[in-house]
Amino acid sequence: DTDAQILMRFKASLSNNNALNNWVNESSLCSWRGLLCNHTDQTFYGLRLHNMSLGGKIDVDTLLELPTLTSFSVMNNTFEGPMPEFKKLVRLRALFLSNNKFSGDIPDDAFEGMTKLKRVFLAENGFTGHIPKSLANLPRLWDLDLRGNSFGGSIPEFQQKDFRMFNLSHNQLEGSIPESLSNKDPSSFAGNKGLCGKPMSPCNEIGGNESRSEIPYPDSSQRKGNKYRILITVIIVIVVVVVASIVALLFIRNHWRKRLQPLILSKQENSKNSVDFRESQSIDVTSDFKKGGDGALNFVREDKGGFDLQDLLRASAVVLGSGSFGSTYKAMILNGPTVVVKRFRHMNNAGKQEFIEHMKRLGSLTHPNLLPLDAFYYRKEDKFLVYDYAENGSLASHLHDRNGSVLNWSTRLKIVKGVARGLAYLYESFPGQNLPHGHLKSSNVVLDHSFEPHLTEYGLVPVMTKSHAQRFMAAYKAPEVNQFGRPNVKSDVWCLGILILELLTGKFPANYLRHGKGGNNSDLATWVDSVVREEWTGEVFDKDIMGTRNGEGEMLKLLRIGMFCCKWSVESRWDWREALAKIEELKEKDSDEEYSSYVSEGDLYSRTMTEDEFSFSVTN
Ligand SMILES: Nc1ncnc2c1ncn2[C@@H]1O[C@H](COP(=O)(O)OP(=O)(O)OP(=O)(O)O)[C@@H](O)[C@H]1O
Repeated sequence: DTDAQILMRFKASLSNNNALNNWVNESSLCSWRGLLCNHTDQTFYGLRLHNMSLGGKIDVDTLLELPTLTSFSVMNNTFEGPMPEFKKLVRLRALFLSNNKFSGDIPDDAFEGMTKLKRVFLAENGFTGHIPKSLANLPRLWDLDLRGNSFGGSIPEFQQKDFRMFNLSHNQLEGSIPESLSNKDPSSFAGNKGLCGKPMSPCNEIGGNESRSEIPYPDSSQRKGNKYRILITVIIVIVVVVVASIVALLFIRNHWRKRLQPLILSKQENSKNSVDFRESQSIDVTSDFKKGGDGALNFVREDKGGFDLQDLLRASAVVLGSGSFGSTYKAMILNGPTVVVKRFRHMNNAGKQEFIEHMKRLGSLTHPNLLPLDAFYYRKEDKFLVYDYAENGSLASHLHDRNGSVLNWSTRLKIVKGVARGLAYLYESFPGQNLPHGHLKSSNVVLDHSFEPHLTEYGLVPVMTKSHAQRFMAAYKAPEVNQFGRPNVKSDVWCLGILILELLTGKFPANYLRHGKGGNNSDLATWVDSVVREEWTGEVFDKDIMGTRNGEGEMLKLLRIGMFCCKWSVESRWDWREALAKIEELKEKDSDEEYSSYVSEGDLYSRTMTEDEFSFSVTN
């Protein structure tokens, strides 16, 4: 047979030999994958079949038929079983079997007669038993790598003195290292617990050369017995450790559970109240209802009531947010309206009957700028108010959330007018009662599909627990209420002024609540005042409306109205009627004369608003 035919037979004995697909008879031998050829005369001399996932049988008898084969390598494959009888290949100079799954003892004479063998690589297999004596007797051995096997017993006396590479590490070798190898690097012997002597640590008296030759390598039945003992010990240890760990874990879990229980509960409670604007979070809004109450959803308007408590309980709901009084949910009633349910935790200023009467009064209000109160649910410890849902959310979210749409000047003017009209209607509906909105702020102005504003959470001061109201309701931020007591319509005017300034500047009022000079609370109005008086740069307006052409004069007028609504002293603060009248006068565009005087000389701010001029317009 030709070399090609012999190699094809060899290939056939291998399993998983797809990597050798280009071994085809017709082609030149030296183009076959894994074949080593002499470049000068194109003669084949070796096989280098690395990393090919090969397995099966290495047919040494077939290889024997290849007279020029001097190098054989199958490193990094999956061959298993005992080492094949390579000693027949007496011409072999290099044998590479590392990183396979070969196992078992290698007979002492396994390398006998291989006088040309220079390089032997058997590393990272599962070989056991003694290092074969015939290996130690190879006259030309130059590279030897037996690392990572389970060779045991003592190291034989190697004939060769000069190795280029020598590694017996990570085996189970024992006894003293032969004198001839004492000049080797210690790493060549590392990982053999039983080895001693140079270059490793010295042997004790029992060790040494003598004892080395006496250390018998246990026969295979003895070794099997040892293996079982070790295996059983390991299993027992693992079982004990696992059981002990489980018991310890259970104990620790119970212990911490008991200690953390109160915290977990309060965390759950808190998370119900935490602000969450993610519309996607689905919640069981009405589980709160299930806890008690008189069982009835009390409708306060005749035009509402197309649903009942059960419908509300079944509605899918999302948390809109959580304010100072409790969470607010949007509930989508199946085949019914979408409503907003707001939970109030601190609404205990009135008895049940008084509360119901007040809700009925509020429910009777009807105005395009008041969000209708549809129903309420009474429970001693907390109350639920049901309002219409406004699809464009709150004014606050548009002014301050990054995702809120930009409101132009004409929309802002429409909102201010709507707010003022809603307030006026509220005051006129309860003549002589001085019932304020009480909680007027941008998050309580909600916008419908056409950005028409609707006031919400109005008229609740009489039923609110006073201490909580004092801390959180917007009306109590007015300086005089902050100092002396109950909110009233004049304190609403203060809130209206702040709302106007917030709308024009885009600044969030709470950021300007700080302790100012003389113990007075500073506020957005003080900031606006200081900007226009001391460091007027034209930047008082929100950047989204600053460039509005043809409306700057009206914007300045509104700024002036805002300032008059925020007069510190109640006497000089405008009354709501005056504020409403001035707001109603505002137009979207400046009148022709005003406009031409602003634009004719260039930049509005540097031209028209010197500090003195502005201060004059504000203070007068
Ligand atoms: N009727 C409504 N329609 C649409 N969105 C609403 C409605 N009522 C409230 N919201 C939204 O729910 C959010 C949370 O309202 P909530 O009243 O709980 O908070 P708040 O107004 O910031 O605080 P507070 O409890 O002091 O009134 C508001 O910012 C608003 O965007």
